[in-house]
Amino acid sequence: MVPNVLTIAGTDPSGGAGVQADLKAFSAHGAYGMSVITALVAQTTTGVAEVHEVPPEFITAQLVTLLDDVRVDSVKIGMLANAEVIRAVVEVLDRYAPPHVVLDPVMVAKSGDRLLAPEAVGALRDELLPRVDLITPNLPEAADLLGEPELADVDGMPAQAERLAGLGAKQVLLKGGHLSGESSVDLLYGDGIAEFLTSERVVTTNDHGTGCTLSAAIAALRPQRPDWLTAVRESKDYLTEALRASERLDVGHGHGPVHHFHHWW
Ligand SMILES: Nc1ncnc2c1ncn2[C@@H]1O[C@H](COP(=O)(O)OP(=O)(O)O)[C@@H](O)[C@H]1O
Ligand SMILES: Cc1ncc(COP(=O)(O)O)c(N)n1
Repeated sequence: MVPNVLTIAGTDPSGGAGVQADLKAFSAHGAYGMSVITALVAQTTTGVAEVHEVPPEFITAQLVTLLDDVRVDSVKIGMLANAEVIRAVVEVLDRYAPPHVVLDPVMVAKSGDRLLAPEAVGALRDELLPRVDLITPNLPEAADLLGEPELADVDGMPAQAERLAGLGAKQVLLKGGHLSGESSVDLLYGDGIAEFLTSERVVTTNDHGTGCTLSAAIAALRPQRPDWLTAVRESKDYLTEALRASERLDVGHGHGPVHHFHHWW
């Protein structure tokens, strides 16, 4: 069965992150992709120029129209922009209770530009986080959600994942991509397991959208796999290979970092 997978996220015209990247990752993992837009973003891998927020009632309209008509087998939530959008999504989750909801708590792009209003972090933590099945914070996002300093090494990850679970997340994938060293280590925590997933750290600058692609692949695979650990393990392997492939790309001269690892799809 080909799962119907929904992404609720912002746009990225360069195709490397956001809704555009999610739909590519869904297709690459045998899923039928659908999408609701939370914000129109003028950006490339080098930064965010402008954000046009979609009115929350129109996000509700997009979601209700779709969910009244189509079966949804899993959901990936990315950029939400502000607290009103978060509340609109929460109401729909309570009303339709879709299975396998993955929340990628997008707050700041790699370029340093904010994608979630600072005053909305509380709503994401207190109102949305307890309603999702898996949250996939990177280390800056985990620190923001807990109001604590960013971790500087892998050793602190199990305790921090436990604190995130304490906020109500059923499963936590704490991502260690922002650390350095020859491995890129993540921790899957929840349902009685605390499992480190380690890959080679690929030397690349083409890492725009890594988090989006990972969480989208997980959402696509979860309905096709027996458990989260299997879906997460396979998604991480896929992402690592995508990063390696981006280094073999012959994009010629004059291309900026926009030609990042999605290009090889
Ligand atoms: N250079 C890299 N080589 C291999 N894996 C990486 C690299 N950078 C990040 N990752 C992996 O990509 C995923 C996204 O991690 P991270 O970059 O921390 O999240 P985000 O993109 O949300 O900031 C994680 O699985 C992480 O381990
Ligand atoms: C719409 C949207 N969603 C998510 C990200 C995060 O991607 P990254 O952390 O690689 O900048 C982004 N840049 N744009």
